[in-house]
Amino acid sequence: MSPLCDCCGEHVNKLNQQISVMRKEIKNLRQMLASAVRGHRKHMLSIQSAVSKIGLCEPDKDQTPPPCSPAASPQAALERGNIQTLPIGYITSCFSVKNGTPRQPTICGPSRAELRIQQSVFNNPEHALVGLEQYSHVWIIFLFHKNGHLSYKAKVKPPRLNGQRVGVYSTRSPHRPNALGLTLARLDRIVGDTIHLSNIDMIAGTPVLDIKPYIPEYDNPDSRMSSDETTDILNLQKDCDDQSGLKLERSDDDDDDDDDDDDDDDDDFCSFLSTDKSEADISVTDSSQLVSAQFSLHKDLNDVLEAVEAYVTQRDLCQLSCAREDEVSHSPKTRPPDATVDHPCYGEGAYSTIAGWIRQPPVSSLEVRFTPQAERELADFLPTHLSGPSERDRPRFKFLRSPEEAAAAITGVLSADPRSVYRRTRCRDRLFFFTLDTADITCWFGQGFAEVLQVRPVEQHIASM
Ligand SMILES: C[S@@+](CC[C@H](N)C(=O)[O-])C[C@H]1O[C@@H](n2cnc3c(N)ncnc32)[C@H](O)[C@@H]1O
Repeated sequence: MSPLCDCCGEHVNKLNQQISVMRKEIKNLRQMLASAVRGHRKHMLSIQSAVSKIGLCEPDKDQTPPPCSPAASPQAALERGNIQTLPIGYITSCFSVKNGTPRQPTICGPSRAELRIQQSVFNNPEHALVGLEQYSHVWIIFLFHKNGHLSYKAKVKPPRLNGQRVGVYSTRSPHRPNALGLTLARLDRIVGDTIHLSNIDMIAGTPVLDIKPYIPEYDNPDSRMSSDETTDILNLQKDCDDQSGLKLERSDDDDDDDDDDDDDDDDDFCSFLSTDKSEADISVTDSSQLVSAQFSLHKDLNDVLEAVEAYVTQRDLCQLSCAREDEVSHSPKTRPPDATVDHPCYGEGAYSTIAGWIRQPPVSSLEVRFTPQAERELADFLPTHLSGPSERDRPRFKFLRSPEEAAAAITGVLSADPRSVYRRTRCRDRLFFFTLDTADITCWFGQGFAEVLQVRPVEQHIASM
């Protein structure tokens, strides 16, 4: 090798000096890390982040740091989508190597594993598992730590496709940009800080990043209502409203309810008189006539909802029984509420069970209604695809296809009561604001209902139209 010129030699010397200073710093930090008290996750995270800062390139000040750049703080890293992963535990399983390990959890029911939650994550790991025993299945999110290399390709050849290539995101290939695996495992039992699992496809030593309960209502599309179905139900409700000929009376009085500090608003039928968000003015009329009207409206709605529910249940049952074998085995059937027989551990007869509070939560869902003004404002929004010179001044949705779909979305959000527990139980201010697509929604909450008061275009969208 030819000797270096003076200028380059100097550079190399300087770099060597810097490297030895950095090595010392890394050594110190490693010692600090080793002596950090077990279980003090915060200490570990900041030390790890400091270690990772040294030894990596300095970000260019004028540019957004590339994804591999060290972040200034764990929060900043999170904002960029970078996290320092901290496995919550490591799998001990009946499979020690990749070869022969099931390619998916449903292939081999008796494939068992244990996962012990680490004390370095929680001081009392068993506390983190309280309530999980009520579920029969859990999602395990893990790292393919034995991928061998971190390279990945946009197209892969899944073994079952016999050599054909498809996009990596249409497969469950371990070789993907973030090497994350997702398995729906059966939860057999929990003993202290250890979860016993079966139906797994992970090898021993697999670092687990997260566990989440499997909830068919959230995770299985068969249990969900499509937006069309939701819109249909809304239309049914609307028909029912129209047929009953009932309209909530709106008071034109300018009653000042500033002193309405009473939390018990059972009989509140309010109308929104001011159009200005900041000066929202709710007036209250208390009328027994309206109470009985409301009651019979409820009754009609209930009839309709019961009929719809019966239809949906019947359809779900039919879909389940007609589902192809592999679909059934991929998503455990929801256990009928009245099933008394013990369910099999695996195979086609396996049922899933979930915590009772998911199906019957202590927080009941709310009736959602719109003031006529809100209905008019919503109807003014144009669906994404409609355009024309005369429509230029009208607000336009970006994602929602129609005002009906928007009404269904607003109803969905509000009926599930989106308020925080603090807002729901302690806050006097009953007004609530949120943004959906290009609309700013203002509503208020009463006992058992939410009423949409205003649907206005979001400011920035008006400006850009
Ligand atoms: C096709 S992947 C599917 C895993 C998961 N169900 C998913 O969809 O993300 C399953 C295969 O990954 C391999 N595997 C399991 N654990 C691994 C690990 N920790 N590191 C690398 N490969 C692993 C095994 O060969 C197993 O057959």
